[in-house]
Amino acid sequence: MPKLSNLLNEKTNLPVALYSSEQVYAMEQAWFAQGHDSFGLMKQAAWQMAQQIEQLYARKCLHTNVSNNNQSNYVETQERRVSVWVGNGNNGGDGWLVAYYLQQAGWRVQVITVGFAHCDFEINDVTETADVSSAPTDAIKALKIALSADCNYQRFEDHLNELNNYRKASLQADIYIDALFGIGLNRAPEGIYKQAIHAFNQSVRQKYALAVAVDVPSGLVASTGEVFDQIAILADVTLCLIARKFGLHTKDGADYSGEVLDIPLIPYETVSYRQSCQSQDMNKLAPVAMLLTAAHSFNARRQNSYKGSYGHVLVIGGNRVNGSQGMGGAAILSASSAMATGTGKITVACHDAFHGAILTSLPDAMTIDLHDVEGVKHLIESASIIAIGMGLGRDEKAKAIFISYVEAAMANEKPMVIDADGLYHLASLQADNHNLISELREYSMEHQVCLTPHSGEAANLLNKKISEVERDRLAAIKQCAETYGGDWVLKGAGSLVLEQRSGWKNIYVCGVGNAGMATAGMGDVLSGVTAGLLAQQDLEAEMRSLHQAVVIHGLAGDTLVNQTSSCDKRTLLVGQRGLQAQDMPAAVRHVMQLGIFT
Ligand SMILES: NC(=O)C1=CN([C@@H]2O[C@H](COP(=O)(O)OP(=O)(O)OC[C@H]3O[C@@H](n4cnc5c(N)ncnc54)[C@H](OP(=O)(O)O)[C@@H]3O)[C@@H](O)[C@H]2O)[C@@H](O)CC1
Ligand SMILES: Nc1ncnc2c1ncn2[C@@H]1O[C@H](COP(=O)(O)OP(=O)(O)O)[C@@H](O)[C@H]1O
Repeated sequence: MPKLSNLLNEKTNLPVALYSSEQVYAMEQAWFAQGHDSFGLMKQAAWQMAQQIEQLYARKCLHTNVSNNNQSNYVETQERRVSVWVGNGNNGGDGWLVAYYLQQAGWRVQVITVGFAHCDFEINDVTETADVSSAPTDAIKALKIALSADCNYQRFEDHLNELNNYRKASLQADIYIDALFGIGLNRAPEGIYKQAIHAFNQSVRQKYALAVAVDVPSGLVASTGEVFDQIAILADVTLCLIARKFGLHTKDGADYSGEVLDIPLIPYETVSYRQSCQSQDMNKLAPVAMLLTAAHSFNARRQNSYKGSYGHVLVIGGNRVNGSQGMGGAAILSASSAMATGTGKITVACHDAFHGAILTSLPDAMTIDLHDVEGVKHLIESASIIAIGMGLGRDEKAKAIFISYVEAAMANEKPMVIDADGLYHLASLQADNHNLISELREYSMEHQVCLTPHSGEAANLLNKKISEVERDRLAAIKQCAETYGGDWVLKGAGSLVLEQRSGWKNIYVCGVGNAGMATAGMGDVLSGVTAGLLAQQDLEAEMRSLHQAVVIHGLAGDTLVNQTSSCDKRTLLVGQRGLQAQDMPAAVRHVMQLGIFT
């Protein structure tokens, strides 16, 4: 089934507020405390989702017709079939009501239940219940409404031993709706649930159908983006209820959620709603992060300027340690990416074995021997910023020069970007209880220090396992910032950015970038983009921020990958497979010129 991204056009350039599951529960509770009815909210949610599903179906058909070059009015003439998979929480309740509304609208509906006993389907009158303690839950009310309207249902369990029977009994649907688990998922789906998720995904694939998740794809943890054991619904579209969940956009989120469409329901962002809530409730409702899909536009340069107006980046890395591989490429990638952002001057302090290579690939750059300590320190005095660590090496000699250059940068009040082997040395200095760690933390309160680990480097810095960092990336980046001070990127799918010194006070999630960027050297490119932007004093604060650098880097990667859809067959294409870090500086330069910004 082709992705609908081109058709839905739901992306705006504004940052989107992201929330945890706990916050969404708190929003609901505050809403109910104001006298609003919880079942009313569920009905509204289901009604709006049914409307969205009608539109998704129409677009799916339009897409099918366009791609088949067929002018028929497919939407009007075909029977519309939907298979709704429900669990027994409120997410399942939403599913029952969506099934009901779609049936009312003329769809052929089949509900597949998971985790229900036969007796759960006995219908009593749900509308009048005097005894509040035995009142049916919203999910049961929803089930009973659907059954009263004769919605067809099958228990998934009844077909487990006889898959052929299941295939015969199950509807060949155009749309599969996942309402197994929403934000209430609190452990890995096992047994029957694991099998149901697998069967759902298989049915969608076999029938080229559209998979629509209610609120969150089942199996994805809405607050963290974690999927236990890779068992989750692979949705084409997620209809996100009430507020956008953080976990839809980081880690596994993007792979499982597909397009995310909002169904807001509660006016939690309005002043009147906030004023009517208890203040302690509202404090809890500040977004955990903001999703960024666009960069800030750059101001024009002054005509009366020269190279010195745009900063001097000193890249320190690219070492050759005895007995190990050379890493000159890291320094070249970082320097050429800094240059591509428009910085005025670059010097690369690297092992002298790589000076020839640097002059060949980047003749604009100046070079100095990495091990010429006095010479490099002298350059630190005049540079606008240092970017240190890319291919620096991990031996004791590299550690000693790292300490010496970071101390020199602090003595000269220079901003810094610390990446790769620089982060390795920081972790080791933290373990040694070295003074540099506390000095750097204090320094970072008044000066810009950007640290850019991926999960492996963050795990090393926090003395944790990578899996622990990955389980809760938000907690990990906060802990890095608390331990070491400074501004942080936790790289990966949906990179996180935390800028504690700035007035922005936000954690950002980068909503651009792609898996083609999972290749060696991409982090070096990011360090260069960051240093290059920071060096340009003519730019306003947000334009030369760490979050801006991360977005420019992601947009550059997307620009290369998106060539595939728009170019004709004679153009040399770059897609996700084979995308190289060395392709990036040209793409960074391209992105710097575009008018696609907020
Ligand atoms: N309240 C409202 O008005 C509105 C709510 N809305 C909807 O409610 C959804 C949240 O509903 P929810 O809180 O009932 O949680 P939900 O995701 O259905 O699952 C909880 C159930 O699953 C179970 N369970 C968990 N993990 C499991 C596992 N791995 N394997 C097996 N079982 C597992 C868990 O079991 P337990 O932990 O109790 O043993 C419990 O029974 C939300 O996403 C939105 O769709 C909207 O309609 C807007 C209005
Ligand atoms: N799947 C992905 N989606 C988005 N961005 C990615 C993805 N994989 C990698 N990247 C980005 O590419 C860069 C890779 O950096 P890193 O792992 O440090 O590479 P290296 O150390 O080889 O230079 C990071 O900025 C990261 O966020």
